[in-house]
Amino acid sequence: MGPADEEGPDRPCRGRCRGPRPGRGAGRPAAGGHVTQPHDVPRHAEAVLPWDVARELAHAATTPLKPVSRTLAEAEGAVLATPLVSPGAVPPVDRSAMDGYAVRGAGPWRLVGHVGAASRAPVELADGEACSVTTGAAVPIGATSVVRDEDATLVGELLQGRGEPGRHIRRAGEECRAGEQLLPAGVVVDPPVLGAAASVGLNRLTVVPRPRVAAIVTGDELVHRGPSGPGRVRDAIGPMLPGLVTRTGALAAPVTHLADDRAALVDALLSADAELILISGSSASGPADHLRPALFALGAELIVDGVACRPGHPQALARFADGRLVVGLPGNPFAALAAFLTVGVAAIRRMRGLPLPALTVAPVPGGLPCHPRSTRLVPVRVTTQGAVPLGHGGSAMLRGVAAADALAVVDPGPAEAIAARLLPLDPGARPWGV
Ligand SMILES: Nc1nc2c(c(=O)[nH]1)N[C@H]1C(S)=C(S)[C@@H](COP(=O)(O)OP(=O)(O)OC[C@H]3O[C@@H](n4cnc5c(N)ncnc54)[C@H](O)[C@@H]3O)O[C@H]1N2
Ligand code: MOO
Repeated sequence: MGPADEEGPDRPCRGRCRGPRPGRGAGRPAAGGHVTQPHDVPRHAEAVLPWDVARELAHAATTPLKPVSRTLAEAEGAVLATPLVSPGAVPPVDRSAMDGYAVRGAGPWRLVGHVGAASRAPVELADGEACSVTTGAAVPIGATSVVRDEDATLVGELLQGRGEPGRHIRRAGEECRAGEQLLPAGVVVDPPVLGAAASVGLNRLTVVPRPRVAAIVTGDELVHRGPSGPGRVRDAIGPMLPGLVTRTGALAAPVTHLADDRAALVDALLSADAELILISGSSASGPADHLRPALFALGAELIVDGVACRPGHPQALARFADGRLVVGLPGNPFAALAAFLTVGVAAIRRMRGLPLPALTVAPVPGGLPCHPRSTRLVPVRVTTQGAVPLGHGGSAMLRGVAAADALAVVDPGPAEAIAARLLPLDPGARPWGV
């Protein structure tokens, strides 16, 4: 499907538009990057922001959350606000790397005792002595090597084998010294980071917490069980949002469902206890689209008001005086997903203290037609050949993205793109090394 099919070209304004608003010409943000405006001013096709600018503005629209001290269990998914520094040497003592015998000098040796991984009393070996050890046990003072069980022969108390100096001993401090930095600030606390923090003896971490994200799905026509039919549309956005939010590293509140009702939307916006609020299905300028009037009524500052991308062009980002952000997701389900990945992910990452991720460039076998003025976001599977378009990429469809790994970001242009940046569909994924 070409860019001008289902998605449609930018339509000329049909007498409803006033032309680009002051300071917003040529698709650039006004000074300060935002405009507060009433709802009855329709967005002009040329006044929407370029896709990259919208992402950057969304990232710049907020600040990292205040660092907090968290137990390790509570810290998962947060971001290190300070470097991870080991308070002590790791390992703290020389430890056996094998089950076997710690020995001193050349064999044969006389077996004089046993040290287990949980033994605390210090043991000392004299020349010609051995002590059985388990993996992780503190190596006795004076031991010169560890001989593995399978490399040793024990007859009575006489042990025979080959003691290679230093063999199978993990030296104190070989992983890190006391005071050494293991990781810088800005690293996501994932399971290996938690394990590393525990292994160096930390009980708490200072982290930028996970932002709380509320989700409001609007639409009189929406149903939550069974198929769509005349007058009923199965909600396909509500089921996507919690997983998208969680994968972006934020905390997802249960989805709220609202009818197309301005007062209810205003109430929901006022009462949402979250740093960021997602609202789907009210982003256009039809009679049932209450997002902009509600934001205007609440004095919110509109930072992004339409983006030159397909799908997802009616997306919006606004900020309340208390700093809470609102992301307006278009009602068409793929458009909602595209908007979340554009401005939603950018804002959440900033709240987490993370940069916008750099997007890997991949070849597109066979090429993809460019849209003359808008960035196309096209479902692709990432293969060794590059980004392979999957089709079914219309804004109301999820079939293409459900089978995709990424959206190919096809910059506007007159012809065809033979390469594109990759926007991962999993917002927690690291960029591809294609
Ligand atoms: N006159 C114009 N009409 C529309 C324009 C436009 O520029 N001028 N843009 C179109 C585009 S593009 C999009 S995207 C939508 C955005 O509309 P809204 O965000 O106001 O959403 P709705 O009108 O409520 O819904 C649009 C469409 O999506 C269906 N929908 C809504 N929510 C869900 C959901 N949770 N799950 C599944 N499907 C959903 C809804 O039934 C509509 O079919 O506006 C276009 N119109
Ligand atoms: O194409 Mo709309 O842009 O479905 O968001």
